[in-house]
Amino acid sequence: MFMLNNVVFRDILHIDKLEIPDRKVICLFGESGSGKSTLLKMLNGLLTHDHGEILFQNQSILEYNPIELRRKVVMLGQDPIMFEGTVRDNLLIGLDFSERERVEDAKLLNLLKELELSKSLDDEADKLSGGEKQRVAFARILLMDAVIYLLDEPTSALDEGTEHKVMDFMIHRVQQDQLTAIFVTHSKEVAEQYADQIIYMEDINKKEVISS
Ligand SMILES: Nc1ncnc2c1ncn2[C@@H]1O[C@H](COP(=O)(O)OP(=O)(O)OP(=O)(O)O)[C@@H](O)[C@H]1O
Repeated sequence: MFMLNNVVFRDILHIDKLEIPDRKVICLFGESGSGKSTLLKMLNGLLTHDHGEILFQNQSILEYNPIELRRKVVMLGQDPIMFEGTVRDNLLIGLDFSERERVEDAKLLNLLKELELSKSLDDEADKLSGGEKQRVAFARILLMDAVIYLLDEPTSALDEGTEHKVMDFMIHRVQQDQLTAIFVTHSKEVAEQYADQIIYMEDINKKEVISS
């Protein structure tokens, strides 16, 4: 799915070789500042590597139209972004931006229920708690029907019980629809419980080679 060869980004990342398989749940694990978010951002073209190559489905990601790439590879960032308006507006905004058909309230409510969020679609999004915003942002990208989900600490604001329910739902969705998820967590337990494969940043990032 993704193949990285000799990829360098500033003095932050230097990855000699990395293959990320498709249709799997992959966890990126490593200490704070080890480059996990930076790597995710490079996989959907939010950041561009300085050297080397990143192939997505056997084609350099530099050759993709960025909008097309981000339709296939969606990212949930660490800080959930809420736009002015209701929960419904915030769920549908991705579909609106990409000029796709809106979905019915029933589907939105079902998705919120799966994510353990009992809020009205008419509630103001900016009044939600941090954990509620995180789940609305999560639901927003799940509606995008992408093939790869890049999830940067998707459950960091959730209590343990809710975290497990949200992760269970995500895993079920990935397996059912044969998707790929690459997620970052600081919890070893969550990484080991949910990932098919754990990529340890200390194993792949040789940044000291270029910064020394
Ligand atoms: N665009 C950028 N330009 C320069 N430095 C950056 C940029 N983005 C991140 N950094 C730096 O790169 C390093 C890696 O940051 P990154 O956010 O990728 O780490 P992380 O592993 O995701 O950390 P955390 O677990 O704390 O979220 C940090 O030292 C950060 O300050």
